[in-house]
Formats: sequence, C-alpha cells, structure tokens
Amino acid sequence: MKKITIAIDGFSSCGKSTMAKDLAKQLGYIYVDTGAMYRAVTLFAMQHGLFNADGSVKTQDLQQQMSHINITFKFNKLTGRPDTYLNNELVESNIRTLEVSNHVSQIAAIPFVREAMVAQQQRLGKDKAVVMDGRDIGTVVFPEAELKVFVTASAEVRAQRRYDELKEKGMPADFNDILKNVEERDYLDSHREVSPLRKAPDAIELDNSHMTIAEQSDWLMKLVKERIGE
Ligand SMILES: Nc1ncnc2c1ncn2[C@@H]1O[C@H](COP(=O)(O)OP(=O)(O)O)[C@@H](O)[C@H]1O
Ligand SMILES: Nc1ccn([C@@H]2O[C@H](COP(=O)(O)OP(=O)(O)O)[C@@H](O)[C@H]2O)c(=O)n1
Repeated sequence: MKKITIAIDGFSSCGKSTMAKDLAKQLGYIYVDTGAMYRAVTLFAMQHGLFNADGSVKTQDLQQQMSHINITFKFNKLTGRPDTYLNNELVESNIRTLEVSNHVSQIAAIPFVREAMVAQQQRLGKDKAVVMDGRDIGTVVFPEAELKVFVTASAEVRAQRRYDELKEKGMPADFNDILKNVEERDYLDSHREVSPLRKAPDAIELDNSHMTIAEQSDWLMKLVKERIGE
C-alpha cells in the first residue's frame, strides 16, 4: 500500500489530535503530536525559571539551554497512544495544564525553538507513513504532504470540549478561563511572524463543530483512501 504523509493543522482544541491519533492507529502509521513538543519546551522553561515576572521569556537563557531539552515519545499500550517524555521524564499530563497552555504560544513564537522542533519533526516523518498534527505541518514542516486537512470549530465548542476533557481527567477547569486561553492562542498563533497558523492553499477544510468523533474519523478515512488509491 502506498505510504503517504498526512498533515492535520488547525485551531486550538478542535479535535486534531483525536483525529490524527485514531487515523494513525487504523493505518499503522506513526503519530506525532507537535503541540506536545512546544508544550514540553514550555514546561521546561517554567521549571527552570525562564519566564520573567511579566510573563515574557528569558530568550537568551532558553537558547543556551535548548541543547538540554530532549523530547521523546513512547507508545502507551494502555491508552493505545504515545506519551510525551521530557528528558526521560513522563510529562504527558503536566504539559496539558492551563498554566502551560497560557505560556505555550509565546514559546512557540520564538524562531530558534521552532527551528529545533521542525528539524526533529522532519526527522520523525522522513520515511512517510506519518500523521502529524499542529499549526504549520502542511505549510512548513511537510509542504509536500499528500493529504492536508485544516480543522476549525467555533471557539465556544472548542472550549467546551477542552473543559469536558479536563473535568473527566479530574484536572481543574473553568470554562471562561479556557475560552479566554483558546481565543488568545488562536490570535497569537495566527499573528506571529514565524510560521503563523494558516490554511495551506491545498488543505481541505473541515468545520467539525457539529460532527461526532466517529463522523469526523469516517470523513478523514474516506479522504485517505482516495489518496492512497484504495
Ligand atoms: N467531534 C468532536 N465532538 C466532541 N468532542 C470532540 C470532537 N473531536 C474531539 N473532541 C474532544 O475535544 C477535545 C479536544 O480534542 P483534541 O483532539 O485534543 O484537540 P486538538 O488536538 O485540536 O487540540 C478532546 O477531549 C476530544 O476528545
Ligand atoms: N506545529 C505546531 C503545534 C503547536 N504549536 C504551538 O503549541 C501550542 C499548543 O499546541 P496544541 O496542539 O497542544 O494545542 P491544543 O490545540 O491541543 O490546545 C499552540 O497553541 C501553538 O502555540 C505550534 O506553534 N506549532
């Protein structure tokens, strides 16, 4: 069967990783959650005092410490999905807090951070048979991807989904704080200078505001089958 590269980009919390993980599992492809990588760098910066009191980043210090940041993924047999490790420590849950979400877009706007993450992403996907989700996969990381999807949903729907998820995991959650974070990140991610969030011209747009997880998964699989010629 022909192996392809699948890029899933879009706004925060709209279901990209849900779609991407399930698809990768069905196809036996590698899944890479690039948002987790920017979240892990953010967690590192928080743990090492690399934010100033006003919330800005100590950019020079972070740059000096970039070589000490090692992000890896290990498949979790229980969840059937990869877990994120920062310097060999499991951080899958720590990187999903609202505190990390409130700082991540600043870290992700720094050019040397993006350069390092994109290089690692390109290495992970060099042999194709990969599903990668993020903000710039179809535009920057794999502009030649055979299938590009751009996912959207209303900010309220997205915040509600994130709220439900955090509650289910027993993590603290306030709907208004989450909505504010989702809207702020949408703005920062689409207005940064380097690799802003954009729909690639050849990406297929999906508004899943009124779709179930199963419906969006079927929609995606249909597209994949067209591309791999099944
Ligand atoms: N179509 C959908 N309907 C309802 N909930 C969804 C749908 N797609 C995803 N979700 C849920 O929304 C939350 C955010 O999805 P996620 O895949 O993490 O988004 P993203 O990767 O875009 O940030 C998760 O809890 C997920 O289970
Ligand atoms: N390819 C990517 C992926 C994420 N990011 C950044 O990382 C943040 C977290 O990404 P994420 O995919 O985990 O976010 P959610 O959509 O899951 O909330 C985003 O808000 C972006 O600032 C990025 O800049 N480029």
